[in-house]
Amino acid sequence: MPEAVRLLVASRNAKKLKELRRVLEAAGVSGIDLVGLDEVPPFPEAPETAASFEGNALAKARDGAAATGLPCVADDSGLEVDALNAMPGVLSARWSGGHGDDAANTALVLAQLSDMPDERRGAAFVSACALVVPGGDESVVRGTWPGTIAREPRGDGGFGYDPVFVPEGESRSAAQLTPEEKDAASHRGRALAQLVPAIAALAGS
Ligand SMILES: O=P(O)(O)OP(=O)(O)OP(=O)(O)OC[C@H]1O[C@@H](n2cnc3c(O)ncnc32)[C@H](O)[C@@H]1O
Ligand SMILES: [Mg+2]
Repeated sequence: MPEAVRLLVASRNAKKLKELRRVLEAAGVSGIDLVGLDEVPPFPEAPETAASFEGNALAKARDGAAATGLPCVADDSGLEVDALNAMPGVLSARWSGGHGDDAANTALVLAQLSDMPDERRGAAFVSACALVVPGGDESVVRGTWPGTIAREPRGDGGFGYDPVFVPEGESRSAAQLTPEEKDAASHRGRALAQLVPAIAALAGS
């Protein structure tokens, strides 16, 4: 049997990484061995300063591929709130100041929307996923997940803004869905699905 192709999945967010791995594993691509950042030597990572999710996802995947020589997948994602002119957007991870404080970020968005009536609480999660092959192709795709912002957090699944995001057609928050339900509908699941053929091609499968 030919040796499996190693694919670096570059995220520092443990819960996001788990979702990326789960979706890629569920896609059933054979001959691909998923590798995390903790399994490769540390390398400098550029700050996420692009104006778009696509720009940041490409930067992360390029850094990972250049440093390791492995094909690399990265996700840059966030929440776009209609009443906030599509913010927090690319600033989602650090909306309240510090990086990755999910509870503070969520509380700030809720406070900013405190006077908003139901019809003005529209939002969408967006994920850009990039695949970079060293010395080869680069691709970047986008998935979106429309919904509304609830008035208070519910559920303890998922991560980030999931407790206050109610997907279109749902009464539960994203944090109340099973992992399989979230993957089937989410921005990340929809983005990664578009990369599966290119990933399968890496393994020649
Ligand atoms: O850049 P990496 O290392 O992958 O990890 P990160 O957490 O910094 O990730 P991003 O820069 O892409 O920021 C995305 C933020 O958007 C939010 N977010 C993205 N996807 C989400 C999801 O599925 N559910 C809830 N919140 C999400 C959450 O606050 C994330 O921290
Ligand atoms: Mg980040």
